[in-house]
Amino acid sequence: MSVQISPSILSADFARLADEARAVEGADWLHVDVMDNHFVPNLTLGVPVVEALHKATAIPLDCHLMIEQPDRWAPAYVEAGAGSVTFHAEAAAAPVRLAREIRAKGARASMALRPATAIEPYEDLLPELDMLLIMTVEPGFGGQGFLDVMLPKIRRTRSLIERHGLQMWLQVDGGVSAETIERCAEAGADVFVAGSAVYGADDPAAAVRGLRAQAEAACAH
Ligand SMILES: O=C(CO)[C@H](O)[C@H](O)COP(=O)(O)O
Ligand SMILES: [Fe+2]
Repeated sequence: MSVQISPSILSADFARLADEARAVEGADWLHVDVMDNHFVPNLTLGVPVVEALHKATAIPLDCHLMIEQPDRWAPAYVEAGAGSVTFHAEAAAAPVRLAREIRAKGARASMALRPATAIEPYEDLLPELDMLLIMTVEPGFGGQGFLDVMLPKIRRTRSLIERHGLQMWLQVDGGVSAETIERCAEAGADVFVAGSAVYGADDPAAAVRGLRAQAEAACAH
């Protein structure tokens, strides 16, 4: 699967979201961090903002739900226009049923793991998913340092995907930058979320191009 770069609008100017989406033209997806102040200690945005963003940009929206009760709320994000919807394994009551519902409604189904959550208990669920997200920071805030202790989990997950012969994305989120993206790609990730490394740059579109070049070179090894 080819490299996908998904800039996170968590690090963008929330008063100018449509302009900020246009500022990363050339990105594959736009990562939208939904936080409910319960699953994580931060509050961001919800369904109406996703709906508005969907109308304002042609870039597919990659919604990362850091919320409790995703079984109840995730389908609304598909209806709002999300291209992919990621729920957290730690929060989902019935992950297989939820993944099937997201797919049936027409979006990619994805499941995220916090840093302390192992992949192995979820091995049998992988065929139900289009993407697995490995958090490389504790979810809740942008601009944190990359947890390089997550690299073995990325490698183990890539091995499981290959062992099962699955076509699915492996996304990394948190602290992904020019300094860390190559290690993520070498470990087996192919979808890269970057917030501060893109929106903190003078030229966000150039930052996307730079990250893509680095990831493609490292993936080819
Ligand atoms: O899910 C997230 C935090 O919970 C964000 O997507 C992530 O932190 C992106 O920001 P940065 O690249 O600055 O780490
Ligand atoms: Fe995220």
